[in-house]
Amino acid sequence: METIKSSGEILPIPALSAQSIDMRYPNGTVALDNVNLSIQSGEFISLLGPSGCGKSTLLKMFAGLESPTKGQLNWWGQTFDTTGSTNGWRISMVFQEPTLMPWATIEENVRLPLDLAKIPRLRANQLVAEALEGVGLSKFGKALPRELSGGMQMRASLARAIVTKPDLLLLDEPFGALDEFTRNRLDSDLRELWRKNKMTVVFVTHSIYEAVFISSRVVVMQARPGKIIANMPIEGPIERDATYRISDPFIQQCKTLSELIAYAHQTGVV
Ligand SMILES: Nc1ncnc2c1ncn2[C@@H]1O[C@H](COP(=O)(O)OP(=O)(O)OP(=O)(O)O)[C@@H](O)[C@H]1O
Repeated sequence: METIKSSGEILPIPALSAQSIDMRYPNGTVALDNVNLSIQSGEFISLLGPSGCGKSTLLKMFAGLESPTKGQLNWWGQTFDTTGSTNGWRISMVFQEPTLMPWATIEENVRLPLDLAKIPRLRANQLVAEALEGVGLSKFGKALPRELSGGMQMRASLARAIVTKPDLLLLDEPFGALDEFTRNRLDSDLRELWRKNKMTVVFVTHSIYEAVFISSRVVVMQARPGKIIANMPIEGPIERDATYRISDPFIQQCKTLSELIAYAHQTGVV
């Protein structure tokens, strides 16, 4: 999808665009102040910043769960329709907790969004099998959530999010509660899923290392009021493995982001 400017230049319509967004909660907290952000289809964006800078608020707006008090949000150039439904695009969200139904098997958990959408059982089962394979859980479809480790439960939660083949995948610190080794594995696997499925991803994190490893661009935010202070495209190979984590570009970009985060801490009261 594209738009033609008066200059004749052809620009792709962004997957997401936030124009002059303010968010003031009823208690008076200004969570976001004049946020402008444009995300192209196929980008992997991380929102990085200190606690309280409005990352989750912005993510919830991208999911259509919150509305700004001022400004305009568009998904592929459109707004949600008057019934609050999307205009055909699919959005999935993953939270910090896996939020699986404890009484249902992993397969049943992953199939839930398809059952809600009344997808015929045969097709749904194919999609569930594909999603479980994508996250490396093919052998665990019949298990109950409590039989899996925290990392595997998060994989199941990811499978449930990708089973609908979303255009936009939103993740709010999904791996924050996991140990570092598991987190690194999941970062690699999520990046692979993004690369293969050609989704647009917005990922909230507190971790500079995670943001540089996983993203194509990092958006740095500052708190009180929450605003964007930097946009940093990430340099690195499209396929990233452990060698990228010890490469010079990785280390340099972590250093630059550390300086920006130190600045965000100095200027925002957190
Ligand atoms: N429902 C709400 N009502 C009032 N204030 C809220 C609400 N939700 C968030 N806030 C406030 O808005 C600001 C931004 O919160 P938000 O959760 O978006 O930040 P965050 O960057 O995601 O923080 P964290 O990294 O700690 O999760 C904070 O000051 C928070 O206390």
